[in-house]
Amino acid sequence: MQKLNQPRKDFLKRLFDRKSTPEAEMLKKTMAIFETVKRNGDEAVKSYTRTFDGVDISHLSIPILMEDFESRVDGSLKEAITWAAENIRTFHEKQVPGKNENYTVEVRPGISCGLRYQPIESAGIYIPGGTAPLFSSVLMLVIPAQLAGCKKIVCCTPPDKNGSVNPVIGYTLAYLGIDSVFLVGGAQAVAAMTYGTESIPRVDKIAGPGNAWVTLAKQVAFLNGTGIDLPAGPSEVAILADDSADLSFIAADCLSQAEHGYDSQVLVATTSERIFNDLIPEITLQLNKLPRRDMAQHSLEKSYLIYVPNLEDAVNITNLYAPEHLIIQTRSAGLVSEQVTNAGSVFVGSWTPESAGDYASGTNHTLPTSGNAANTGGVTAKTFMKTMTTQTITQDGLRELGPRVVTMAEAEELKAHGEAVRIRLKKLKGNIYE
Ligand SMILES: NC(=O)c1ccc[n+]([C@@H]2O[C@H](COP(=O)([O-])OP(=O)(O)OC[C@H]3O[C@@H](n4cnc5c(N)ncnc54)[C@H](O)[C@@H]3O)[C@@H](O)[C@H]2O)c1
Ligand SMILES: N[C@H](CO)Cc1c[nH]c[nH+]1
Ligand SMILES: [Zn+2]
Repeated sequence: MQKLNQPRKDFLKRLFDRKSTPEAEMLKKTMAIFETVKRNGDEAVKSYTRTFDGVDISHLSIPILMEDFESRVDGSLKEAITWAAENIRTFHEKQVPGKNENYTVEVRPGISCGLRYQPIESAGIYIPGGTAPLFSSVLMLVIPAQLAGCKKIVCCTPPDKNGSVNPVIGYTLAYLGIDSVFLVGGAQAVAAMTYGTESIPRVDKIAGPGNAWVTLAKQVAFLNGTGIDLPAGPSEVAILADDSADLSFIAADCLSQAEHGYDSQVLVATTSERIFNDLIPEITLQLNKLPRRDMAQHSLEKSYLIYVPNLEDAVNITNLYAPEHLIIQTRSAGLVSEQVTNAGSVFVGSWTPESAGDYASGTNHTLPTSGNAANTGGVTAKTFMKTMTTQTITQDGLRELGPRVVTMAEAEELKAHGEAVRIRLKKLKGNIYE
């Protein structure tokens, strides 16, 4: 972890600039994967799966039947999944726009404008599974897509070492009533859902978290005409701590995200000299007990521990960083949280670990990374919906609106736009153009 004592704001601005363009080489490889999947369909997908996941897949799709998974998942885990699913449903249900959020307003007599929400017809869901089988992502994506009313939900996840679906991912899919899954991960999964292959359907929008490959691939999918949720890449956590914070809690929270992969990132902004001096030894102590310590260690090497003398500066730092997750371990954490402007999800107070939101509190864990919390939030039920506007104009309405549109169209030097109005005005009695 890099220690910074009262760093200058312009220095931090440069340090935190994580939205840089992707590495040219990675982009080139991702585009090549897209081209090959577009050309060779299933064969390309299977071949990339052999290369990147080290397994041979004969059938890309496998049926999801509860009887195949039920006995393979522990009772306590099933109970936890049900409990978490209920919380996630309760929280996300509120996001589904009610009929009253569809509206029509008569903006002028005879000119009515409306807006209504519609579900995305087909949603593609990516469930990460390269280094850990994230069955919690099934809950975080399928529940909002179902609540939104998507007719078709296509799920992709990398195969496990036996060329099958991880049993807990299978169970969670079955629990939510999903009847099949495609065993494909990485950029090839995203490409397959973008173009469609013999087995894998093309979808309208792709959602779900993933590593840097998946995240870049979703951006390439967008260039190819498929909707995406948001850049939800390698995990990050920022922690705001004053001298009331518990050192061991902070260390554990740092490690909980650092263990996700080699490219996770952690930032701690503190007003406490004790934490500034003692956090790294505490992290080292806890790190050594973790099975994924290599990954966590690697991520921590690219992480920051920053000391500033007052909380206002600490909040400014995390707002500048715009983390995926922000944990506030200070006195009056609720009040401090009101000063936060940029964060995917905020965890308020010492008893609110970030892991709670990863699994079970109810909020979504698919959240913006790489500074994108400055421009978007995470997945909600609305991610799987779109708005559509309508307008209805009466003859009287057109008499009022028409001449103004003609004036504006001519000022933009777009004569045909004006003509489409003028031709109607000519037919209306008492019209100034008659
Ligand atoms: N931001 C969020 O909302 C959020 C939520 C959950 C997880 N995550 C992140 O998801 C990620 C999960 O990563 P993962 O790797 O375990 O699983 P993953 O499913 O995201 O990626 C695995 C796939 O990546 C591809 N891949 C790996 N190395 C490659 C290479 N060199 N070239 C081309 N393709 C390659 C393979 O096809 C593999 O199937 C982590 O980084 C985690 O932090 C983010
Ligand atoms: N922390 C991840 C989001 O960055 C979500 C997750 C799933 N499982 C464990 N954690
Ligand atoms: Zn996590």
